[in-house]
Order: sequence, then C-alpha cells, then structure tokens
Amino acid sequence: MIYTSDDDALKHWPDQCKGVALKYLHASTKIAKTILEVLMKGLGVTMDTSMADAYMGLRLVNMNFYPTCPAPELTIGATRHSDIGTLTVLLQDGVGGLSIKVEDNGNTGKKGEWIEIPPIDGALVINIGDTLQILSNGRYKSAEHRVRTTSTHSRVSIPLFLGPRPEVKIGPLPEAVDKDGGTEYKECLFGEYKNNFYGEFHYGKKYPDFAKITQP
Ligand SMILES: O=C(O)CCC(=O)C(=O)O
Ligand SMILES: [Fe+2]
Repeated sequence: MIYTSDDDALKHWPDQCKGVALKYLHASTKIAKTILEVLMKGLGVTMDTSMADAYMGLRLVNMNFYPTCPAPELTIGATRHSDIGTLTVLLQDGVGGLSIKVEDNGNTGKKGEWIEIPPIDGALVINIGDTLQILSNGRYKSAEHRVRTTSTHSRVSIPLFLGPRPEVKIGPLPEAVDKDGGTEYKECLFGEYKNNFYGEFHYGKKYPDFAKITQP
C-alpha cells in the first residue's frame, strides 16, 4: 500500500503532538480502508491494493479550531460543503455543532433538513466524499455538512481526509455503470476536480456537477 507518507499526512502538526496524531492516522486509515472495502462490495467491486492506493493514496490530517463567538447566529464555523475526497474520518470533541443536510428522505421524512450530528463518546464520524459519489455513479452520495459555533465553548475537530492523488482519474466504476445501465459522470483527473473546487468560494454541494454528464 502506497499511502502518502505519515510525515506528509501530518505536515501541519507540531512536533509535540505528532505521536498521538500518528496513532490516530494509523487507526483511522485502517477503519477507512475497511469501510471502503464494504462500500465497494456493495457495488460488486472487490477492492484490491491498487484500488485502495488509487482512491485513498492521499491522506491529510487537519485540526480545526472553532473559537467561541459572542454572536454565533451571525457567524459560520465551517460553511456548507461536501468533502471532495473519497472518505473522511472525523473525530470531534464533546461540544457539538456539526450538522448534515438530509438529501434522500428515505423513510425519515426529513428531506432537505439539517440534522445535528451530536458527538458520541468514542465514536468517529465517517463522511462520504464527492470522489466516492462519482466512483459509485451517484449511488453513494457525498454528505453536505456545516459547522456552527457557540458563545460558550470553543471546539476542536480532527478530520482525516482520504482521497486520490491529483494524477488519478476518477469516473464511475464499470461495475456501478453496469448495474445502473448508464453513466452519470464523465471521467476527469482528481487534480482537475480539486482545482475547480478550490478555484471557487466553497458553498453547498454543486461540485460533483463538474464531472456530471450534461444532456445536449
Ligand atoms: O469540524 C467539523 O466537524 C467538520 C469539519 C469539516 O467539515 C472539514 O474540515 O472539512
Ligand atoms: Fe468537511
């Protein structure tokens, strides 16, 4: 497995925190790989080493700090967005503030609503990213999420982003296309996708449209 080196994945981390961050990186990478294997199986795809390397080869651990804010209703902690990689593993502290938009109402009757993802002691949040949405031909939807601040507690969250390297092509996997009888997205380089994302103000979940096949 040729993941980004631990040092690259932890490049923003000060030396004194690297030991604990490294443990988090290793454990979370393992969890993400197992989850991706299961999700791929659901598409009829057996994930081999080259596939894990292609779609999770790039790893980055960030630390987000949200200071207290005297007027939380007037500010945004993190604006609504979806993560662009394949999977994100997120460790949040006990403060709360993360919410996701329900895209598919299923049986919940909550389509379009924002629901809180309360912190659960010992639990990690797993986000599907745009890359997995595209690979699965839209079957697995990336989660649109946002973070609010509070006036009483600052908050820390630690996401591990796993995605492709810029030179990797992303497009619907043949097994997903066969199942669906057609393709929703065109192939593009992850680097192109990323440049489009970072070239604009991040807002909402319009980014997968970059790879969407539009009808003539
Ligand atoms: O702080 C959080 O809970 C989420 C952070 C986030 O969405 C991100 O870093 O992409
Ligand atoms: Fe995010």
